[in-house]
Amino acid sequence: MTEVYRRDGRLRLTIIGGFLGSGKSTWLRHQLHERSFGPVCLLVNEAAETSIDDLLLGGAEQVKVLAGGCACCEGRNALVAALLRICEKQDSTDGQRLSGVLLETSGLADPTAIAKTLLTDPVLTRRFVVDEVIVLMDAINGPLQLAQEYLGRRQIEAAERIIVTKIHGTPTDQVVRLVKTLRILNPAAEIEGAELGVPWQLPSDAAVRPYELPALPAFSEPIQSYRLDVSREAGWTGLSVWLSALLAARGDQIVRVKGVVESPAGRLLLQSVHRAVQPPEILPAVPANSDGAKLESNFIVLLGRGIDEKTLNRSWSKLVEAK
Ligand SMILES: Nc1nc2c(ncn2[C@@H]2O[C@H](COP(=O)(O)OP(=O)(O)OP(=O)(O)O)[C@@H](O)[C@H]2O)c(=O)[nH]1
Repeated sequence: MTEVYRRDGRLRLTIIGGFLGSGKSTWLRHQLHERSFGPVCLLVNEAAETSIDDLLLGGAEQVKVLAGGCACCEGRNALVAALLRICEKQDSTDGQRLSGVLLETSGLADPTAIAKTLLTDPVLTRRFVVDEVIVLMDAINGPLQLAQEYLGRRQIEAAERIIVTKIHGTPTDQVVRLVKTLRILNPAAEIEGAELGVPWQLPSDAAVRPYELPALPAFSEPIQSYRLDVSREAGWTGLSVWLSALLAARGDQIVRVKGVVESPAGRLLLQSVHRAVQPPEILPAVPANSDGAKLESNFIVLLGRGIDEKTLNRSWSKLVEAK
């Protein structure tokens, strides 16, 4: 059994990666609830300026947000600074002793680049050890991501442990093909299944073949984030109808939507992955363990390619005017 604290005093850094919407926060939430990682500080990195994941992730000793840039590229310095602050706090007498740090990367991050940051920083290498790189892949969207997204493949190649999510309800042969393809991309990684964070048996079938993946260019148009402030006038129903129509028309371009909207029932978390809109979830009134996060509401963040911000705003304004 792994000891909670390393004998050399270094903190374990666990990197949790995976494409946009693959299920990182959902899986982590369950692990934190089960206290699978011991006393940890959780760093949540989001590519968008507005962070939402931290609102859901109580259960760690501390939750810190690195928003507005991937920790593997433009957010690298913020990551280094955050890790150094954790060390300072550990050295101070009032700092609670941690066994490690969990870094939930943005869905657009390359875990290898993050690990490299740590391994090339002389101070960080003395204080941290990269314990494990865990990458999540969603059984529904994974096959398309591997076929189309170079980054999706890079993430899988970086993993020591791959967790396939959203298995329940996905056709069995799709899951088997995906797992076989993952084994080809990364023969050394352990591959497990999970459904909403809970371990889930992966199906197998010797007769099913892996996907044939086309060659991909290393660079493609970057996925960008857009924030839309959604006024209350449209109401919850107006917003969900508008969003469903938007995703029906542009679900190929819009990879991920997350938002927080006020409703008579409380603050609702709204999210979608491609065209699949999830049932809304009522958010806790105050996010647990958060570092004084602002409780923003009535906005959505869209991540995708080729989204015209003006058209988006115009379309939303039309809905509000029609009210
Ligand atoms: N059915 C099912 N849905 C899941 C599972 N894991 C996550 N989801 C849903 O998929 C959506 C995205 O999950 P998240 O955990 O937010 O994904 P993420 O990787 O943290 O997303 P980003 O941080 O935006 O990249 C949510 O609506 C989840 O409820 C799963 O195992 N099964």
